[in-house]
Amino acid sequence: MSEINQGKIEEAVKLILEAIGEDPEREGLLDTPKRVARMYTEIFSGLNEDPSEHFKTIFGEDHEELVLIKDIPFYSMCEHHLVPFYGHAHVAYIPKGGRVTGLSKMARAVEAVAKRPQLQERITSTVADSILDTLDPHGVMVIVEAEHMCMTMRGVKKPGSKTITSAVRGVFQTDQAARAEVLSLIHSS
Ligand SMILES: Nc1nc2c(ncn2[C@@H]2O[C@H](COP(=O)(O)OP(=O)(O)OP(=O)(O)O)[C@@H](O)[C@H]2O)c(=O)[nH]1
Ligand SMILES: [Zn+2]
Repeated sequence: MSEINQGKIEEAVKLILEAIGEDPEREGLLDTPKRVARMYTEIFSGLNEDPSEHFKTIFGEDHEELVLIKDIPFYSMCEHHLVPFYGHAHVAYIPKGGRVTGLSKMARAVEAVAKRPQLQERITSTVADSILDTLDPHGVMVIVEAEHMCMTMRGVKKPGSKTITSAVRGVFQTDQAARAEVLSLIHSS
């Protein structure tokens, strides 16, 4: 994975400012290209991160029951318009063979996947598949709820509309009661 080229971002931001008829040399905008370059380096840092790396922390704990980490906040950038979409992710899994990972690792994986130009569906399935591939659990369920600024501040302009996506793997695909348990726990306060 290549590192982020801050110089190129600076040049591009300067060009955009010129293209919209602004003066990139006016005082208020002088440092803007550098600031945006630093900001993009931060908000796209997930491009240089493999979410699966986080699941190397494994505790040999004999718990083959549901683990749910809910309401994990995230901010991402829609890859079509490069404006934010943001919301919460809920990650549930049923460990197998003592492969229980650290709770914070779920949030770290969400963060790594969100900090890229993204689609909500891809965040959802990438998180689910990285857990499935590394921990080989009985099942994984990831639900993401988000508001897309490309649907609120521009375009169709529907503030308050939410998109909900899910990725369901393993036993959750066939066990309706297990799925229902996750959904009711997510919606309980
Ligand atoms: N499936 C999916 N679509 C998304 C996501 N984020 C933004 N979009 C949609 O991507 C689509 C891009 O549509 P286009 O017709 O190519 O672009 P556009 O003319 O700017 O579309 P409008 O937003 O309808 O004005 C829009 O319908 C967005 O709502 C996402 O995470 N998942
Ligand atoms: Zn968009």
